[in-house]
Amino acid sequence: MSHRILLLPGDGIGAEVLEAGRHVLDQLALARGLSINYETGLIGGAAIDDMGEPLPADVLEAARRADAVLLGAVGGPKWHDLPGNKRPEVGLLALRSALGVYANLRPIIVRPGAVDRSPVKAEIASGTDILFVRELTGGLYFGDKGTEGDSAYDICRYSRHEIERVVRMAAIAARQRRGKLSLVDKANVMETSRLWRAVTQEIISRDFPDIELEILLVDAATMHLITRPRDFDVIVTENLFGDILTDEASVLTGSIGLIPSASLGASGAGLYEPVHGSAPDIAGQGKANPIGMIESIAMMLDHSLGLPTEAKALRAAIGAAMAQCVTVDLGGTASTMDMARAIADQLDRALALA
Ligand SMILES: NC(=O)c1ccc[n+]([C@@H]2O[C@H](COP(=O)([O-])OP(=O)(O)OC[C@H]3O[C@@H](n4cnc5c(N)ncnc54)[C@H](O)[C@@H]3O)[C@@H](O)[C@H]2O)c1
Ligand SMILES: CC(C)[C@H](C(=O)O)[C@@H](O)C(=O)O
Ligand SMILES: [Mg+2]
Repeated sequence: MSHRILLLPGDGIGAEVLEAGRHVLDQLALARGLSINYETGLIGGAAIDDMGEPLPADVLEAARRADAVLLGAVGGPKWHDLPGNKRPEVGLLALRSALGVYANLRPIIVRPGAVDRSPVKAEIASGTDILFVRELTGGLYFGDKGTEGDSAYDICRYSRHEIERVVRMAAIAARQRRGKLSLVDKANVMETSRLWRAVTQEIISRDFPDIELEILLVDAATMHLITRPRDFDVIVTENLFGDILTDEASVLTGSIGLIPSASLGASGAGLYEPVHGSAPDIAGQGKANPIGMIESIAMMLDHSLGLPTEAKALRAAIGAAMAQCVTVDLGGTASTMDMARAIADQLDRALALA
């Protein structure tokens, strides 16, 4: 069986980390005799420059045909002055929406051997293992938006259905982990948050009575994340809060360059991308940490390609390589491709043990 993967490098360091990921995936395919059929497409600023739009129709078609989409990052200063609906980021949002990938899984794990990379005290950061389930296709990102004279508006709207499906996915994940779900909202102010809270309480008490539900307001949650990260298991939250909280939580690990994501829907292709952006400040210098991308590939092996043993081996190879090779964001000197090669070098051993 051949796996169909669409590669979307995008902009800035997106292409660099995707090249590194491809290097590791090719090595894995060779070691395991996997057949992978790659297509490559343009998205974001690169697509605007070449085709005049951030998500060309043929790229969306290729995404729909694929088993999985691997995306680098989009955006950059070159396109900042375009109108809101023509920016590179619109291509990414349109892709998420068209694929129906409503649940964005973002694991934040402080590996035992990497606690000293965290700027947070070791006794607080160690043992952190949080799975964020961020709602990805609703809320403020997709509501009506516009300008009226001197004013501007973005509408935040959520339906019961949109909340229910993502909360269910988060609760199922919690059941497979440590059995705790934290809902982060702003129900003291926002009507949408009050609906999130009511729907979540109803689903958990009716269908997941074995799950412990904790509810936090988002402002306080930003503190609890940094002061007691080990207390969290699965965190479910709306689109915008999930965007902000996962960048914050990445700090616990030492670098946003380490954090992967998987975006899943009811069916069809999964979308896999590191949580970071195009990092214009380091683009073109070989300094980007590719681990967020390579961990995203491990999530793809699990969720879209049905290869859990290979996923486990890849994670083990990443752990072993991190002990020897340190990228610039974590205080070392290894380049993006040095890190990719170090991980690829560990693969055979990790596969033999997996
Ligand atoms: N998924 C995406 O495509 C995505 C995500 C976030 C931001 N963006 C876009 O990226 C552009 C830049 O945004 P930003 O600067 O706010 O966020 P960013 O995530 O690109 O960078 C923030 C900081 O983290 C560093 N960083 C990010 N990834 C890194 C990596 N892999 N290794 C080492 N260091 C890394 C950068 O050098 C920078 O200092 C914007 O146009 C934004 O819209 C895209
Ligand atoms: C680029 C932007 C649209 C995107 C988001 O806000 O979802 C990014 O910040 C992310 O976290 O994937
Ligand atoms: Mg973000």
